Amino acid sequence: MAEQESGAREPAEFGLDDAALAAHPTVYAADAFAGRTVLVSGGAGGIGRAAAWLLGRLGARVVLAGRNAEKLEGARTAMAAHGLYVRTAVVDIREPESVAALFARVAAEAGGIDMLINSAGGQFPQAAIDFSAKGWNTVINTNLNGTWHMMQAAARAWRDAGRAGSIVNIVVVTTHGLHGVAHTIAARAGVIGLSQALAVEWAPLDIRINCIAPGVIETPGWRVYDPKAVAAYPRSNPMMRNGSTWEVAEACAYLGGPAGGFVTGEVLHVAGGSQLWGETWTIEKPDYFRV
Ligand SMILES: CCCCC/C=C/C(=O)SCCNC(=O)CCNC(=O)[C@H](O)C(C)(C)COP(=O)(O)OP(=O)(O)OC[C@H]1O[C@@H](n2cnc3c(N)ncnc32)[C@H](O)[C@@H]1OP(=O)(O)O
Ligand SMILES: NC(=O)C1=CN([C@@H]2O[C@H](COP(=O)(O)OP(=O)(O)OC[C@H]3O[C@@H](n4cnc5c(N)ncnc54)[C@H](OP(=O)(O)O)[C@@H]3O)[C@@H](O)[C@H]2O)C=CC1
Repeated sequence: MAEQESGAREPAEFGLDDAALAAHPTVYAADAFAGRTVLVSGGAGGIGRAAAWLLGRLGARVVLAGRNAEKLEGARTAMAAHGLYVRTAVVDIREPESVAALFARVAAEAGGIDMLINSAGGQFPQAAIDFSAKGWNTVINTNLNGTWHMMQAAARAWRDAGRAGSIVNIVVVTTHGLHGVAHTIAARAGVIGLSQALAVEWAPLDIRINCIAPGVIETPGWRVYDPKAVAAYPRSNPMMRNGSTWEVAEACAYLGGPAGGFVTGEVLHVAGGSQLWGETWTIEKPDYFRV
């Protein structure tokens, strides 16, 4: 990987590219997702894209959703070139009408879905005391409301079709050591609570709901963080390294697929132990905390 003069990596190079995702070894059987259809929001981003590649390679029909049609088409083309079944759909998860249109289209064109991975999301680093009302609302709306719209639309489709389903929500570590993104921690704590409530409420519908809390995972999403903050990420967990999108993708396959059939209402940290030890500063660390 090329380095900038400062030692920080070029943002465009964060994470595994399509060639790596096409070839990465997997622990799963080649047909582990045969006959299943999976919708991945944020499917052209870092984690969503890796999950889409993995599940596609394991035999799933994959639908990638996001706001940017060009990014989606780039991901689709790369996966289709490897013989994977991939469709794309533009959606803004913050808009219930947009989400409803997405699910109507997926029902018509792909015959509905079996699994939903909510990987669309994000935030900007800022001291909470400086949050504007609009900035706060944007992050809450994207990560809490948007995820809810997707979950409710999926559940309604499964209920109406009498079909079982499984949801994996990608959140963040909410309980320890992540600083400068209080808005997203609030939103994701909401998603975790929501997921636990719905794991019970929607169990009679045969719907399982779990969350994955990634730690520092190299993706293009890191472009919004200061290179100095990014350079410190490997020291933010006891394993002293960044994680890869593939490691989150394999966790998605476990929790959302047949291997996780008796798991619901769970939060799986794929974070190198950062939920227990270490600190991740996305803004400058205040002198107060320097020893
Ligand atoms: C590795 C550990 C670190 C932390 C753990 C999490 C890591 C990750 O999640 S990385 C991968 C996730 N990907 C991203 O975060 C993508 C980048 N983020 C965004 O695209 C935005 O932050 C977004 C999620 C808020 C979505 O933005 P969008 O809908 O496009 O909204 P705008 O950019 O128009 O912004 C709306 C509003 O929000 C405030 N705001 C946005 N950026 C900043 C900023 N850098 N500083 C302060 N405030 C910001 C602001 O109020 C914006 O309105 P305007 O001022 O009118 O533009
Ligand atoms: N990378 C990391 O270190 C960590 C990531 N996470 C979380 O994991 C998830 C995936 O992150 P990652 O892959 O790294 O980030 P990326 O920025 O690479 O991907 C996120 C994707 O979400 C999509 N998205 C954002 N807002 C919307 C919206 N309103 N409607 C539809 N799609 C939207 C974007 O697609 P488009 O631009 O096309 O809209 C983008 O491709 C996020 O929730 C992130 O916060 C959590 C902890 C750590």
